[in-house]
Amino acid sequence: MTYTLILLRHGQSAWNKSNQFTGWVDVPLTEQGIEEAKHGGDLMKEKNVLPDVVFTSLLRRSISTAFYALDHADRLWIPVKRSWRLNERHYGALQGKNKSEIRQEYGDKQFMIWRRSYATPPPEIAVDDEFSQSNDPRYAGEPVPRTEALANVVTRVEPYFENEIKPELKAGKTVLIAAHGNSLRAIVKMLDGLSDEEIAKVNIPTAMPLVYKLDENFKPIVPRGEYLDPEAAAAGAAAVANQGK
Ligand SMILES: O=C(O)[C@@H](CO)OP(=O)(O)O
Repeated sequence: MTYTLILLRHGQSAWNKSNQFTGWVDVPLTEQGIEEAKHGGDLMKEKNVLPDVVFTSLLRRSISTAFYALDHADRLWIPVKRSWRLNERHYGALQGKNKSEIRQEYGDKQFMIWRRSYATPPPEIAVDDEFSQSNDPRYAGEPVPRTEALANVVTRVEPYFENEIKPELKAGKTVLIAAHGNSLRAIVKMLDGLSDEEIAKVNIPTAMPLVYKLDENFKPIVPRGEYLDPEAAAAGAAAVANQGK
């Protein structure tokens, strides 16, 4: 039995464009981001990799990306499940800050530790900060982080993957996860068994479908999966890696 999982990062968001740390701040897609999402759906249709069920975070950039991609793949009708567990990594006190300015102020090393180290989170955001989610009703009854490292994202994504996503795969469904750069990096780390150092080098481009064929033990048949448009994905990943430079 082979399972098919498609990972899709949202299209360009307003704060990707303005180069701001985003995390749990609920910014919309740009016009370009909408076009990217539609193109992702076109690719799924063209390559005949069609999802039967879609998972999104609770953030509009992932929800809208799923909408536009599925519309173009002619799969808008499939069941949808959403969870905060697929949200972007909470960027703590960096949320809303300009990436280039933070890099200049704190230096390359600290900037990269905050962006890509596995276990070191940025400083916590104040509860009353304009970019805090502490009082956001969509998370009522859930623990709202004040910052997260990628390790914290793995901890929250893992049980969701086990209990909600795996059963759909086991039922033979092609699963689409429309989520975020860092929540998808958490999933890639889990699936490929990457070390903390290896995952630091992985960047996920916007709105490029990444297809994982998994064996009966949920191990990738092709390590790191396969992008439906590998060339464009490599260029997109390099652009993400260079943000703030
Ligand atoms: O700002 C963010 O939330 C993320 C994704 O856009 O950025 P980075 O790639 O720097 O982790």
